[in-house]
Amino acid sequence: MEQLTLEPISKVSGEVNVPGSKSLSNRALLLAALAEGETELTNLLDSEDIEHMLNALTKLGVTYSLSEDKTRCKVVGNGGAFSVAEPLELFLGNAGTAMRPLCAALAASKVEVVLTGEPRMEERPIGDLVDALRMGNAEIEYLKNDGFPPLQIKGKTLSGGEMEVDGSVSSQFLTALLMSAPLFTGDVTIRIKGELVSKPYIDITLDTMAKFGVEVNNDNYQTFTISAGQSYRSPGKFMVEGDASSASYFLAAGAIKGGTVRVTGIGKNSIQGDIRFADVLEAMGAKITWHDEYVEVTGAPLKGIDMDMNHIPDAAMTIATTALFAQGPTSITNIYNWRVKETDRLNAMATELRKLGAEVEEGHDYIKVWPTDMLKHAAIDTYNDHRIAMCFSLVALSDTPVTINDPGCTRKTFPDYFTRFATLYS
Ligand SMILES: O=C(O)C1=C[C@@H](OP(=O)(O)O)[C@@H](O)[C@H](O)C1
Ligand SMILES: C=C(OP(=O)(O)O)C(=O)O
Repeated sequence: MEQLTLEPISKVSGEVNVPGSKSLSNRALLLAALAEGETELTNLLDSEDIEHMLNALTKLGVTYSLSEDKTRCKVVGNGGAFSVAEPLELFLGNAGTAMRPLCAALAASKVEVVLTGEPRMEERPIGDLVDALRMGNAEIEYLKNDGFPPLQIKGKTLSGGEMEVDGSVSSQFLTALLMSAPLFTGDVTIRIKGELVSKPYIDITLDTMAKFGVEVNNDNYQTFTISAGQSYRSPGKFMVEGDASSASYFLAAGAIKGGTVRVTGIGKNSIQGDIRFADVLEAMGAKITWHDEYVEVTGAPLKGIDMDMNHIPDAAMTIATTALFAQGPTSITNIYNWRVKETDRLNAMATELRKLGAEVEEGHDYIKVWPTDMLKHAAIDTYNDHRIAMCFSLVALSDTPVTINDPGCTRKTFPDYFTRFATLYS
């Protein structure tokens, strides 16, 4: 197994650009494929999760051309649902933003398809989405375990109507229903059961749908209505914002050991909820300045915080390692769904933080981290989870080196993460 050891970094400063947003790239690709007209996507993310979406679109008969660096893509829209005569199998790796939205869109298309993924994908729940789609008459069967991929979908024309979805495990189920709604022939009403988690991702979905010409009536994030007769239309060009979750590692580095770090590619008007990560750093003591095209952070002594981070589940992992540099303990609460992502992140983060000598309390839906003056050099297991590899790189901002096992797992969303991180200190 490949390992990467980062030697202690005494100071970070300078400018770093983040690649395109995973959430926006996969949403825009799917909607461009379903739209009428040709869409030119720019600043597309070039990473594994996006490759899975692109490969699926190829098999679904969508025509597109990618630039050599894979950040520009011209997609020829289908002008509606997919239609493929022969049965297909689509492998979607561990990309939630491909598996969930494609499941819904294919249930409403003329296709017979099996959706598969990596072994971990077979442990990531999808039952709440399948239940909702079945209320709309979709034909979806589980090929192994009930409630989990792989799935067999016999797509057909669906008429819509009322659906209810549990929002307490993943917002991606609602995103999937919303994005597929214009493929249904009638009005669609989606009611949320339980607490809707990761809410800001729904804003990304609604904003992207609006850019492709579809309006959703959002009644307080409880009931969503999409009236019949709407269909996706290409906006012509679609610029993907930089990834706010990817920005979190550089912003945290600046907060811990800045100097001033400027992160470009995202700015104060970002639609991504994870941009609010910068507010958390500010609450911990960092100085943040907001600009249209970038965010700047200047380091200052940090203090621990106690915060509900349900709205920023991905960037919250970066707070768990930033906590090692704060005065006093940090509690990150209301993050049960860390357990159903790339790995059981609550357990994995607690285990790896303890290897460094930190005291950690792991609860059902929270983690509490006490910093230590005596950080130990450890080899961090990454569990094939890109975010564990990236957030533990921050440990090198102490006086102790850190070794990251399988650093290549960042390929899911940020293949050249370690190269870009190095530009801030070398
Ligand atoms: O819709 C999206 O683009 C995402 C939603 C979030 O998932 P959950 O809604 O499952 O928390 C997030 O963790 C994931 O990385 C991307
Ligand atoms: C949870 C994540 O990914 P996915 O889109 O596969 O859910 C993530 O990127 O942290």
